[in-house]
Amino acid sequence: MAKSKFEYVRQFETDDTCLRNCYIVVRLDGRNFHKFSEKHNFAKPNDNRALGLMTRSAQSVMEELEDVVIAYGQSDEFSFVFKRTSTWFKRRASKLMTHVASQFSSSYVFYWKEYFAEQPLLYPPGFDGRVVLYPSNRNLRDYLSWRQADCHVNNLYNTSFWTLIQKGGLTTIQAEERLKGTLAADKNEILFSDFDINYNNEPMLLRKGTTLIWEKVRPNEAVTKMVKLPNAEEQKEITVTRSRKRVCPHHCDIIGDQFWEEHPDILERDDC
Ligand SMILES: Nc1nc2c(ncn2[C@@H]2O[C@H](COP(=O)(O)OP(=O)(O)OP(=O)(O)O)[C@@H](O)[C@H]2O)c(=O)[nH]1
Ligand SMILES: [Mg+2]
Ligand SMILES: [Mg+2]
Repeated sequence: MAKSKFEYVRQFETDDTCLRNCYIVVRLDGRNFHKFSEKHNFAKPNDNRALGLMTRSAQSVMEELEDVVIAYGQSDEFSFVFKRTSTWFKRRASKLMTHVASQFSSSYVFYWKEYFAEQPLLYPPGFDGRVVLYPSNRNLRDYLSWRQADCHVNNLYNTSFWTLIQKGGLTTIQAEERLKGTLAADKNEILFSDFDINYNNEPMLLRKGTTLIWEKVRPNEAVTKMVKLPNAEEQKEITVTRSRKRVCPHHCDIIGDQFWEEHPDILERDDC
């Protein structure tokens, strides 16, 4: 078919292919969730319904989009890591990012009621997205460590801040003043001596965030299949076992080596 005279406009499209061999990370973050959390009466400092919904939406992303090997989330953000050899959507950054963002956003709305039964969704939430490439396993692990360290720092601050208000009767300004210049050890000490709270006993979900990975379902599922054997006229029924995988949440440390040693299949070799 002859090309139309308008065809040339394609040349304005820019190439956004992600560099080969790199892990492709898509990070989403809730748009203006400070306001969204207020309007929807999120519990302070952490709302388990909101965290559950974020995780459910991230699970949906992993189930629908190929090649995401691990995802990590906390607060209003989630990072999705595509395997470094992925050729999904020809590694086009815009395609990968928009698919992740739209699948996540629609899931967030779709599953809202399962988590926020009595609380209506008042307006459509949005999520921004960015793509970052990491060329080595060390860089990728450091990226995930950075996000988990951020989770820890924020959660320790928020836990101390809201404890001072909710249990200590301080105003927000007084609580801010009390925490100004304090180090992690000071905050631990405030929680422990003033409120009898051992921060290390706070739920792992809140201290460590949520890591999603693919895991084999045990026992392997047995399915019956009709097959035609070579050189045979009729079909025969045989039983085959299929190893199914599903996305499983973990709330553990991913900064140290243990997690990676226990799940050696997540990372690909650096010399691929
Ligand atoms: N009460 C409550 N608030 C939450 C919870 N999770 C996230 N938030 C709110 O969401 C905000 C997320 O921070 P940011 O992503 O830095 O800020 P933002 O308001 O979303 O703004 P942009 O991301 O720049 O659009 C926090 O500051 C909280 O106000 C929660 O479990 N409970
Ligand atoms: Mg945000
Ligand atoms: Mg955020």
